[in-house]
Amino acid sequence: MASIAKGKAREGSQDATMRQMEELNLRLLEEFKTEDATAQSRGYTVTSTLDLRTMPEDEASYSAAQVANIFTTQPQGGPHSENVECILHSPAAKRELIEYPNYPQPTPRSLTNPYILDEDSREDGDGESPPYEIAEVPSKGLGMLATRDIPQGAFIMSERPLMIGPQEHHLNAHNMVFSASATTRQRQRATLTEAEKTFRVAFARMDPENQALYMALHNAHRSDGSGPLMGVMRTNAYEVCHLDGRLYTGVFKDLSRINHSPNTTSYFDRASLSKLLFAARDIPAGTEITSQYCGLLQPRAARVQALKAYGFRCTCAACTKPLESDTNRLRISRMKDAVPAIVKWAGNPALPDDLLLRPALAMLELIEAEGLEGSPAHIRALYHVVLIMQVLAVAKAPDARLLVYALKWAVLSWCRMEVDREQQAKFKKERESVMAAAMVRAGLVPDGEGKGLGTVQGNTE
Ligand SMILES: C[S@@+](CC[C@H](N)C(=O)[O-])C[C@H]1O[C@@H](n2cnc3c(N)ncnc32)[C@H](O)[C@@H]1O
Repeated sequence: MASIAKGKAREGSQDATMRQMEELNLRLLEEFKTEDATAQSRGYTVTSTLDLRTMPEDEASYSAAQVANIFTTQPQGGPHSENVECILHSPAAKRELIEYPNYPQPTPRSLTNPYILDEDSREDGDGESPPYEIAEVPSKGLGMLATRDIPQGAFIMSERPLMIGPQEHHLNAHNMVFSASATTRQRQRATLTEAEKTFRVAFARMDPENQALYMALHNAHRSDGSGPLMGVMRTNAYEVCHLDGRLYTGVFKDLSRINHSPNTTSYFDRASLSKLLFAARDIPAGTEITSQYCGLLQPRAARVQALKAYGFRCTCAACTKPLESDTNRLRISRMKDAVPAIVKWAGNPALPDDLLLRPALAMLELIEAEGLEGSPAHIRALYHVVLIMQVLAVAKAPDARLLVYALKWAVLSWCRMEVDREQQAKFKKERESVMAAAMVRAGLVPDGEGKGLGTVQGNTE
């Protein structure tokens, strides 16, 4: 009896929520109609009203009606403050989101990197307070500061977005017809203004506490036609995942306070719908925790262009000494997958022992000197060094540095383990072929396999 009563109460509260949503939608539709009537004074006409249906009950009629967006709060149930308001572009996107294996998992509160050997500094998993605070940072506004020493590879925090939506240029805006005289600038501004309506629908559905957190975020787009909600999205969104072929981005309460210039690495965990942040290098207590807003291997001019959207000029070492840094980063961006060369070299004892090690170490040092620890290039360079040293350990004598590099590689790869599952399987196969070739170099198996392996370039770039 009790469970039937509970079930009825739940249905009753779901009905009430649906009624509330419908009332909200009607109110928004009235507001939009009034605004649409004035669009002509801004150089365009709105030809259809935003569709505000929220649930794909009948998917066939959705595609037939060319529904612009689906609004949904995820995961269903759980504390409101942990809900993510989602703007999805198709029923298939919603299905992909909620049918992900093991979805929805709770947001991880602590994770222990098993490869960090120093017990004292493995306090990433103590479950007490997070190792950071949000505080003022000179000339950057708010930022994230380490409240205790965070070792390389340690988990810092994870967080669900307040809101996610298709990347800006993937947003289905209203159907708009521009007057012939409308300028490109007018068109751009109008498109941004119209896109705000989509955000207003999603925002109206949010928990009031989350609404306040969203509105408190920095907005660097106050005068380009973006409405306040779109402006916050454009200033603070991180890429989160792909759904039904489109890239989605999300805005976060704390992660969106992180300033640019990276000492972290992160990934979005689909099962818990949260982004996980890890230290890419040791971060001493009191220093800033940072992340990258743009591709760091591109030259400074391209980075400056990308950062314009955030309204600041980066003053990091690479941006202030671009000549040297641009050359270094170009070299790093050209680094090849050296595994085939390592296999050939290992299987051919006639080739010098130091043929690949020196250039591989030089590449690793260059990446670290550029401050790109934790990047895919860094992990790959570490991997090359470890493989080469492992071959030498089998064929000649172990190098004392092998353990250091192998641990560093394991510590940093672990931070990406969940996203790089396929990569892990590939690594396993590659290690097996490198070790088989190392046996040839060590003279433990006949040399035949070393022949015909082709020439090996004396570098790993
Ligand atoms: C995502 S928000 C980061 C948090 C922001 N500082 C705040 O107060 O909420 C992006 C904004 O932070 C500032 N910012 C981020 N990185 C910066 C940096 N390296 N130097 C100066 N300002 C930066 C810029 O104003 C930028 O538009």
